[in-house]
Amino acid sequence: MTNLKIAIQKSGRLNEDSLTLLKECGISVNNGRDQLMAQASNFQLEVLYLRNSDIPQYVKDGVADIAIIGDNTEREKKTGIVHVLDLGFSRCRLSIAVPRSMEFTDLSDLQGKKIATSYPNSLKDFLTEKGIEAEIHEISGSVEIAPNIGLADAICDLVSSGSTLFKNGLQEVYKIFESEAILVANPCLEGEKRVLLDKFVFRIKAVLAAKNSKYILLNAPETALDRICALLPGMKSPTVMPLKEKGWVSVHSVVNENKFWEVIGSLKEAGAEGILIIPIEKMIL
Ligand SMILES: Nc1ncnc2c1ncn2[C@@H]1O[C@H](COP(=O)(O)OP(=O)(O)OP(=O)(O)O)[C@@H](O)[C@H]1O
Ligand SMILES: O=P(O)(O)OC[C@H]1O[C@H](OP(=O)(O)OP(=O)(O)O)[C@H](O)[C@@H]1O
Ligand SMILES: [Mg+2]
Repeated sequence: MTNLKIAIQKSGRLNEDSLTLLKECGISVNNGRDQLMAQASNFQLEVLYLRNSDIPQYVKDGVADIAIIGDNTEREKKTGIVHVLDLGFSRCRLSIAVPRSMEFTDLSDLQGKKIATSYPNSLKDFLTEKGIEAEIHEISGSVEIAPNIGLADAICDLVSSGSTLFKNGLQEVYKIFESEAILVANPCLEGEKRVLLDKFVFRIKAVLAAKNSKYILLNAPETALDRICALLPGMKSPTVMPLKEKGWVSVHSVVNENKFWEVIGSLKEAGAEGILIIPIEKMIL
């Protein structure tokens, strides 16, 4: 039996959300803590638990067929594997930060400075693009401590809440790029593996679409129906059902999570009552 081999981070920031995504796709994997490999019981998928930074090369070499990694990792490694899908979690950015005590006006202040980072290639590309000559000091972790111990004048590292920068007396001065978890694949997948990848991607898309949407139910007087339907585009058009009380209907539709509060206000103004918002588990478009 052909198996699609997926690499996910063994432990760290991507591990839990990656396993949750498999679960939401209806794929059961036994995640024994010290297991480095696991077979899904209900999908032709084998999971390899690896170090995040090693994963792009494994996918390139075909040791794994696909993987979940941070976009920043592939941008740094530049292995040329295929970016299949954005997954919407582990959102962060690669930024330049300097001590709060340093007066920073623009990027030219980095000229001739020493910058510590775990992302030397991304930083080098950025500095070249901006025409800045600075010394890159590569370290593999705890980058934010570098200016405090006299190792560097500035840093280039991942930021999400900004609390690590804050705790280390640093200020973010420039965002180089944004990143999130992505699904990547070996560029040469074919035959049954290709079919399995398509099946897997179909499921992920259904999970992601559902996350961005809510099912909405409301009651409204028939006279307000046109106004309300105009506010609720739905997947095709809203479902309208009569209530027992004459002159009233129940309207069902799907709303985008981001538009949600904005639409709710307009619906109430239009005469909607008893509005219910329900999570959607899967959504096939
Ligand atoms: N603060 C953060 N917020 C959101 N996502 C993050 C954050 N820090 C890292 N990430 C994302 O999670 C990925 C894995 O980060 P993590 O720190 O767990 O692993 P690592 O130390 O880079 O890797 P390894 O598994 O090789 O030890 C990063 O490449 C990035 O995409
Ligand atoms: O802006 P924040 O929310 O504070 O997140 C940023 C921190 O998160 C990452 O490190 P992580 O916690 O993954 O530790 P690591 O250095 O051991 O990988 C990153 O390297 C920063 O240090
Ligand atoms: Mg980290």
